[in-house]
Amino acid sequence: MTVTIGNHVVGGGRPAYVIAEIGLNHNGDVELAKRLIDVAADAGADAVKFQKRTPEIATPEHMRDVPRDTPWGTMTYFEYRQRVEFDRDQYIEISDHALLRGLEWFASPWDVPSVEFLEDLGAVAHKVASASLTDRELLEALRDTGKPVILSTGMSTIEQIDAAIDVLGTDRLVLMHATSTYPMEPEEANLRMIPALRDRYPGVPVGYSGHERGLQISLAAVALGAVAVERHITLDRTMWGSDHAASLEPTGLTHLVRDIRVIEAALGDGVKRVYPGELAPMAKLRRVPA
Ligand SMILES: C=C(OP(=O)(O)O)C(=O)O
Repeated sequence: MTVTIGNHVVGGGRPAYVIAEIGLNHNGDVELAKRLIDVAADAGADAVKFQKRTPEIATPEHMRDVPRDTPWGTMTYFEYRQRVEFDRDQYIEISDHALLRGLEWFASPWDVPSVEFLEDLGAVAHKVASASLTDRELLEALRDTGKPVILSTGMSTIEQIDAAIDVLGTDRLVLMHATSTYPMEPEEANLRMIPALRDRYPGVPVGYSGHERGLQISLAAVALGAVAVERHITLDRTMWGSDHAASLEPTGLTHLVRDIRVIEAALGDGVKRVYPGELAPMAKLRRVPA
């Protein structure tokens, strides 16, 4: 089964859909967001992704008043959450820039008003962050949009994934294997979950959302058939903010896309053939002709 996101068909043996997750790595700065969109476009990614919250709803109660040192001074966690959200005009500016650079854009809404906000802006799809997989109200709102939904499965049991899929249905669904540690260690990657999810939910395209350092694990995910790869991106891993350290810098993203395409070319079709380039070595090396 395939899922169409904007101009891309995901699954069905198509090239892996590469999502550059800007998330909150724009640190609330539209110009920084636009530079990250440029990085994604220059690297050959297919889409950029953001995170959209209504801080009044999405900030857990016990976290609200926790003080946080930020580049803008010490503030509460709630104030920080407000500081890094883009408003409608800012979203129009960044989504226009993404479209101008030939990229699809969407976001993970973390609450129901954020779904409405993104729908109003014409997002081509929606993502469910692993943390939201058990939020039935959010899942129902996303299902009701009729848009493709990309569901991340980190920090979740298989029963919780079953329950989320019961709500979302399997039409227009892309599942993402994920482990929600930052940065993720190789021992926690459990990439064999990619074929395991494919077996459990026949016909549902399965991709990979990664938070590891480096490229190897994402590339192995593609070799195991991941139909989409999502990685956080940043201009500089040492920047202030919780996700920068587990993100790819511009060169890393460029190499990721380059290497994914090499692996896809190398995977072939599983039909045994003798390549024309093998004929000369055969003539030279094979002692017993057929
Ligand atoms: C946190 C997110 O996703 P994941 O669980 O795939 O890391 C997100 O999309 O906002």
